[in-house]
Amino acid sequence: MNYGFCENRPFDLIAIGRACIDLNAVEYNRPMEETLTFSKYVGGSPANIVIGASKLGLRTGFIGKISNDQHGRFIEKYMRDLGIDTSNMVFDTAGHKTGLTFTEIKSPSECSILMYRESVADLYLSPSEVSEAYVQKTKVLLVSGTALSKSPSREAVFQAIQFARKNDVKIVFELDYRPYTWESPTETAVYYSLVAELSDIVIGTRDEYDILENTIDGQNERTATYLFRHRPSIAVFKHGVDGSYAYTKDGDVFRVQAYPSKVLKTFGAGDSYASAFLYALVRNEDLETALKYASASASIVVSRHSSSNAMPTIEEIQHIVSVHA
Ligand SMILES: Nc1ncnc2c1ncn2[C@@H]1O[C@H](COP(=O)(O)OP(=O)(O)OP(=O)(O)O)[C@@H](O)[C@H]1O
Ligand SMILES: O=C(O)C[C@@H](O)[C@H](O)C(=O)CO
Repeated sequence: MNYGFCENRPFDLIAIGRACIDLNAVEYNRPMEETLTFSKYVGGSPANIVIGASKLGLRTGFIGKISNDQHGRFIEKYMRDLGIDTSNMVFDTAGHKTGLTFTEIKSPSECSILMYRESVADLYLSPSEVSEAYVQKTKVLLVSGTALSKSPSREAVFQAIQFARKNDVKIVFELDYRPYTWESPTETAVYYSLVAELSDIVIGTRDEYDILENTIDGQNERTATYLFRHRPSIAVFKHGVDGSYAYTKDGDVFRVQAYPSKVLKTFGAGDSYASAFLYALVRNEDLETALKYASASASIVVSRHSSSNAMPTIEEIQHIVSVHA
């Protein structure tokens, strides 16, 4: 399958957005009020996605702003040690801090997150810190929706999108909706629809597409019809444990079920899904295979403690796909 990625680029995937810290409850199956111990991991949806993609063998890079302190240095080193290019991750010079996400695991199906994102460094990335020379080195630019929630990060993302469009870089928009730091759902819908219309591929949960469309009862079919009037050629709709769908501008629809898993917690599913989906696309696998890789990857991460460290290898993914073929 040929998705039109430019060959001869030094990177397969560069993401723009947040690289943060996850603090995952070590004592789980209880409310966070009763949790005393948390394990530290690199987190932030776009960081998790490049970590997953890098583990699968893609050549990756990251554009973002991190705090100039122990947390920022921990994040940068962790990502660099995995082979992710961190040359365009800038350290904040104004004292802004790293975003923190505490996770609560009450039961395998009752999980939630609590984000501390007041004045976080990632939202202070400015357009002048996005380099055209860097963006043009990749096949795919992954844009995280949360990076649109505040200026100047919002303008930095639009700058990256403009550079991507100018240099034939495919834009993948991961809706990644987190209510924290957005002013209102109407504001989110304005920016989500603007960016979706400029992207080549859009990935989100049904709920996130409802945010994009500012509706409460959206239908995949109708959303896909709207998107295909604009730039996107593929729209992916995730429905949690009920599986996922990919619609194409050519009129095809693919559905893949979630793979059975010994679930520990549900967060991290979406990020591992996106990393394996993009891996398959960059390797020119067909869309059905991409959905299978994505679902298999998510089924592995929901059985493990973290979102980033837990990302699987390609052998682990292919094993699950072949066992359920
Ligand atoms: N309980 C589960 N068991 C196995 N696979 C799952 C489970 N939950 C989700 N998945 C897989 O992960 C994919 C993405 O999950 P989901 O639709 O919940 O996305 P998300 O909301 O972006 O995830 P996250 O909770 O990480 O934000 C699903 O399409 C499915 O393949
Ligand atoms: O995206 C975030 O900022 C938090 C994630 O790192 C966290 O692991 C999660 O919620 C994944 O879905």
